[in-house]
Amino acid sequence: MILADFGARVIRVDRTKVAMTVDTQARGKQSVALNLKSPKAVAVLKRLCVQSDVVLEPYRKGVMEKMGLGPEDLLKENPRLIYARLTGYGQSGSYARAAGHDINYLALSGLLSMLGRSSEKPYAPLNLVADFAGGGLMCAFGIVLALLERSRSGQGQIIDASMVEGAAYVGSFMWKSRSLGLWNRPRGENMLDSGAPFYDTYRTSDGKYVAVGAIEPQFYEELVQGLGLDDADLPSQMSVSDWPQLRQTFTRVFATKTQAEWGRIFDGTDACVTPVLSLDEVLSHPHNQARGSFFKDSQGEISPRPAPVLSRSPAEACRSRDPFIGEHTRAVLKEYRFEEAQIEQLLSAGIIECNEAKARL
Ligand SMILES: CCCCCCCCCCCC[C@H](C)C(=O)SCCNC(=O)CCNC(=O)[C@H](O)C(C)(C)COP(=O)(O)OP(=O)(O)OC[C@H]1O[C@@H](n2cnc3c(N)ncnc32)[C@H](O)[C@@H]1OP(=O)(O)O
Repeated sequence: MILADFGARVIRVDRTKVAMTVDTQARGKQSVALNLKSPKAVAVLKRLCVQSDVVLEPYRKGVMEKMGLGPEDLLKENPRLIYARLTGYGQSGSYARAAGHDINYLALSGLLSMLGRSSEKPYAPLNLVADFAGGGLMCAFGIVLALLERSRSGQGQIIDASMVEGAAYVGSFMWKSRSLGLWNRPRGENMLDSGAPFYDTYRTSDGKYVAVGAIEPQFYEELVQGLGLDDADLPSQMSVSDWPQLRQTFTRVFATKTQAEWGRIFDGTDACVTPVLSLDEVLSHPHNQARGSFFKDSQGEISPRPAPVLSRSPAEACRSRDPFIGEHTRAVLKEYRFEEAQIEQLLSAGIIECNEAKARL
């Protein structure tokens, strides 16, 4: 989706006979439906792949090779091809063929052990870190790097994008900041993992929440001031043994006003206090509104605007509906110089599926 947002033409290869798609990241993509259990469909896919700049495959290790669509086969026919393989555990190692999901990859990356509140078990923050940050985003980054390199060398290459490694790499700070003593204490008791009272969320009187990130002393001072507290009555900010008591004080005070009331006190200060917005509230927040950070598509669905914003060539997210499965099969095959008769033959044999009629409804 990111690559499509930023101008790539992306063709998603779908299965046939599927009632509905679960690809919620289909924005701007085209859909071609092929029954890859048929060698004829594999031959169609091979023809599409070798004429493309990039192939992105998300299957378990060995699936593409079994179909004769492994990187060796495709790169032989198109040495400029960039062949990206997005998996959980990578293409080698004892877990390479094992099933898994975000939480498993996050666990193996080491990062899951650090996530969670004090005295609680590790907690996976949705499926953001391995699936999306370490997986999809890192893979897209790898593709862009390989395209850049190809513009110099003229050669394609294989990208082995492991979500375990991608997540760990995104988390490099955790390893490289250990020397600062940032992670010396148990999970949930350090400065940035909800251990510090000045880096946490607080419930407000209307049942909403605010986020507090007042690390530097000058910002912390503004926090204390905004809360109407007197520094002289409080323990020192960095006195770790006093953090539980300080948290109690902050909890009590934050619970006396609504989120909006705290907004009026802290907006425009450097106290680093912000409302915790829901996915539905982001659109109407004045800051987000001013920047156009979120938009509504033609279906009325709210989405984040593609980031970052490039000055000359900003991404233009497609605003029309996602493709139906097989909506573009015929058009794409024609473009790749399949004869009309050939397409009809594949269609009647159930090897491909076209859903243009449904698309026009
Ligand atoms: C009730 C359910 C509702 C569901 C609602 C949807 C909700 C969405 C929620 C999203 C949650 C996301 C979660 C948290 C995640 O972490 S997603 C990340 C999952 N992991 C990965 O993607 C890592 C890489 N992939 C894998 O490891 C594996 O693909 C997998 C995810 C474990 C799934 O394994 P498995 O189902 O056995 O498939 P694979 O071994 O990859 O083999 C795929 C088989 O499908 C076939 N195939 C492919 N395309 C076609 C086609 N067009 N037509 C016909 N067949 C097709 C392949 O040929 C292959 O077949 P075979 O080799 O098994 O015979």
